[in-house]
Amino acid sequence: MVDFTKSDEPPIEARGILTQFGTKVIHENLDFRMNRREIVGLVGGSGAGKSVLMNTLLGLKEPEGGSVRYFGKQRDALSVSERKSINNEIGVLFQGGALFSSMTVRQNIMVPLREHTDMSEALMQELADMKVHMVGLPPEAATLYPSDLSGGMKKRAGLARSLALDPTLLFLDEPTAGLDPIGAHAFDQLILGLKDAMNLTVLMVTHDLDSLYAICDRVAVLVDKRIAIADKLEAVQNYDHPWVKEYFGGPRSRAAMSARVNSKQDKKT
Ligand SMILES: Nc1ncnc2c1ncn2[C@@H]1O[C@H](COP(=O)(O)OP(=O)(O)OP(=O)(O)O)[C@@H](O)[C@H]1O
Repeated sequence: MVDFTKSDEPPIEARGILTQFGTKVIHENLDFRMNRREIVGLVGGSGAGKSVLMNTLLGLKEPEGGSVRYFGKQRDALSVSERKSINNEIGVLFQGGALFSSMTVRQNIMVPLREHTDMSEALMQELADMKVHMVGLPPEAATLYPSDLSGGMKKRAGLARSLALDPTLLFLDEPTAGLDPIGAHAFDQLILGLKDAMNLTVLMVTHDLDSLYAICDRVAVLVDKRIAIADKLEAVQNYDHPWVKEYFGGPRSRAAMSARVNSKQDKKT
């Protein structure tokens, strides 16, 4: 196995991406780069192409132009074994958790272990149960089926599966969608804790302003077919673009910002 994690290059980078479906251009000349151990929130209007970009970065969608690099190496140039190593470095949580309904939580978490390692059954079970614990689920959740879980527990179980192979890169597609504010806050804090504990680099597609304010190191804005800005929240908020102004100038944004100010003040007292 190739150990990409020792490279000093950015874990993931997109250069000059062109994406189109028929004549419809989704991304044009799109550049984007992630730095190590940061959480980046990817925002943009509905249909702007966030999910398609995530799939492109994951290698699930070939762009019509441009290139994706992992740890400095262009994807097209990766050997079969390098591609396998890269795949093991990437964990993904799709919307809804995408769990197999006929399997228990433990069995779901064991799927990537079974597919990508030759561990014994006992070791896979032990590791799966560790992941259950890491994502804050009670031990008994391991034997439950997805239909027995609440929305928040499903997300945690999906997260546990995406962390099964101890990835360095984690992609989250609207992780807090459908959770109530308390559940969403707890999930945000879980991501933050796991990022520190596992040295993760996290890309999070989100519409959740609270998450942007609470845990993102940078915010990338996908508008006009490209990443117009990817910077600290304060810089992004001041970026001169009508969509950005509307998004960050609206009442929901002001509420999220004031919640952050209050929480900072609470921590000081
Ligand atoms: N397989 C496909 N074939 C044709 N068009 C597609 C395909 N997949 C996505 N698109 C189009 O690409 C555009 C971007 O879609 P995408 O799902 O990435 O948007 P998004 O920014 O994630 O939106 P939302 O926030 O609403 O989820 C949309 O216009 C969508 O219809």
